[in-house]
Order: sequence, then C-alpha cells, then structure tokens
Amino acid sequence: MAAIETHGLTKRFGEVTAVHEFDLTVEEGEVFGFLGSNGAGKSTTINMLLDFIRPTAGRASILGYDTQRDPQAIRQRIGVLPEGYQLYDRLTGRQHVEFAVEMHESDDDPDRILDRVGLATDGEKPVSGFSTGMRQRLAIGMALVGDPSVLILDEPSSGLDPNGARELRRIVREESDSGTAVFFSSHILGQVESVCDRIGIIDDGELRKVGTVDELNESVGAESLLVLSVDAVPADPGLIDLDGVTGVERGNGTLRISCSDPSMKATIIDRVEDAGATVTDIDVENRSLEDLFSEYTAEGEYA
Ligand SMILES: Nc1ncnc2c1ncn2[C@@H]1O[C@H](COP(=O)(O)OP(=O)(O)OP(=O)(O)O)[C@@H](O)[C@H]1O
Repeated sequence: MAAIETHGLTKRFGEVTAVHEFDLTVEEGEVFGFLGSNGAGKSTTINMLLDFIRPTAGRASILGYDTQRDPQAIRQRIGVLPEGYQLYDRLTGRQHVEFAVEMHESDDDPDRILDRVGLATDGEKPVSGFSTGMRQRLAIGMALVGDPSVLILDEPSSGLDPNGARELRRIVREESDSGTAVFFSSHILGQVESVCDRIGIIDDGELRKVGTVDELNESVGAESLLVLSVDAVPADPGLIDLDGVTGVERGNGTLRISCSDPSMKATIIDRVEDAGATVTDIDVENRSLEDLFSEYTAEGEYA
C-alpha cells in the first residue's frame, strides 16, 4: 500500500491555483523530496494531506485512509513537522515531548527522543532559552513520537546549522530504514538532493518533474546551455518555438538558451542574427540539477 497517494489534487484560492492536479505516489520507506521555491504550493499540499484545508478537486490518501474521511486514523499513524509550529516558552523541552507522547497515547521514552535530536542535556531547560535550531530539533523530535509510518516535514532544515542538518539527514535515513515514508518539503535543492530517494519539483502550483536524483540528473545531462553574447538582446527572436529549445533567459547582453538537441545551435544563432543582433561570443555549458531546479523555479526568467 502506498504511504501517500494523490489524484488530481487541486486547490484554488480565488484566482490563485496554489496546487494544480497533483498525481503523486510515495511508497513505504521512501524519502520523497518535495522541492519548490516560496509560494510554489508546498504548504498548501501538506495542509490538504493533513485535512487542515479541503481540496477544490481531486483526492488524497495516506496509508490507504482518505484524508477527508479518515483524518483521525491518519493522525494516529503520522508524524508532522508543520510550517509555523508553536512551542510554549514556559515549558521545558522534555514537557513538550511528554505532551506529544500523551497525544499519541504512545509509550515512547521522552529522553530517548530528546537524545535522538541532540537535546539530551537540554531537556530540563525552558524553551524560552532555546535557539532557533534547538526549537527546530525539538519540533522534529515531537514529530518522531509514536513511531509514525509516515513523516511529513515542512522545511525541516530551516534554522539548523550544518551539524544539525547532517543530524537531520541521519534521522531521516534511520526512519526510512525502519520502513517510515518521509515527505520532505524544502526550497533548498542541496538538502533534498542529499537525502531523498525521489524528488518532485513544483513551481507555481504545478508538479513539473518527478524522478530519482539520478533520473533528474540524466534528463538534464542530455541538455546543454548555449550562452550567446550579443551586441543587443533582440526583443523576441522566437527561439522558444524551435524544436529542441526548452528555455530562453534574456540577460544583459546575453541570451541563455537551454537546448536538448545540440544540432540546433546553428539554427538558434541564425535566428538571433536574423532578429537584428550580432553574436559576439558563443559558450556552451553543461547543465546540472541545480540548473534544472532554477529553470523551473526562476520566475518569469524562462519563456
Ligand atoms: N489561504 C490562502 N489564501 C489565498 N492564497 C493562498 C492561501 N494559502 C496559500 N495561498 C497562495 O497559494 C500559493 C501557494 O502557497 P504555499 O504556501 O502553498 O506555498 P509554499 O510552497 O509552501 O511556499 P512557502 O515556502 O513560502 O511557504 C501562493 O501563491 C500563496 O500566496
């Protein structure tokens, strides 16, 4: 049974389509990176999975339970690090974990949880004295309570220093090794790339690409980036209409053209010169996953 499954999941807020027809499957034990820049639709998707908001269309299930019909059954089986979680300054770290243990009716040992997130010696301190990273660790610890089958982590690395981020990756891998599916939402490629089995890139409410890191690297490796220096950037040389051209970015005196068919380079240069520009230099760069991500997320830069 899939850990998370969505079919045509859609959410509109008035004119804004925050999530458009997402079809996603996350398998048991899989670490799925949900990658997108601010406003891409990540939190809206998570809020629908948690039944905090209702979809405009489509449906979702977690561990076979429908998110709208069986939210209670889902809550008992998942751990969540929500966006904008709240901690109580007066309470200690340990009290927070104890609270989570009670809520889950679990028999987890709070000290073991605190130890897993590197707060073993800070458990008796009030949270008011916690740094941002310590708060984040505590919130992650609370999400681990009850041995969840699915972990949903919204921007789990925010506030963590490099050590904390490494510890988080270790925890995520441990959870995955024990069969827990992890839905890891982030806007930082490096954090997703280093720990996730598969990545979904979302932008502007659309799921643009899904694959393993290797698959995504392969798909982008087939592409090259042609950088043309020009005396004047032509208004619209119509490059995007050419077969094999997947993106065009206009810069100051440059045109950066993503192109999946290397034999198109001469045609592209002809088009640019036909549009009245003189090409003064030509450079070809290999593409990386980073480029793919920025291509899908750089607002309005690629036409
Ligand atoms: N309650 C709401 N009412 C109106 N628009 C909303 C609402 N919630 C989200 N949106 C819009 O939906 C889009 C997706 O927002 P969402 O918060 O899901 O993005 P995100 O990927 O989680 O970004 P961030 O990392 O900044 O939280 C944005 O355009 C946002 O402005």
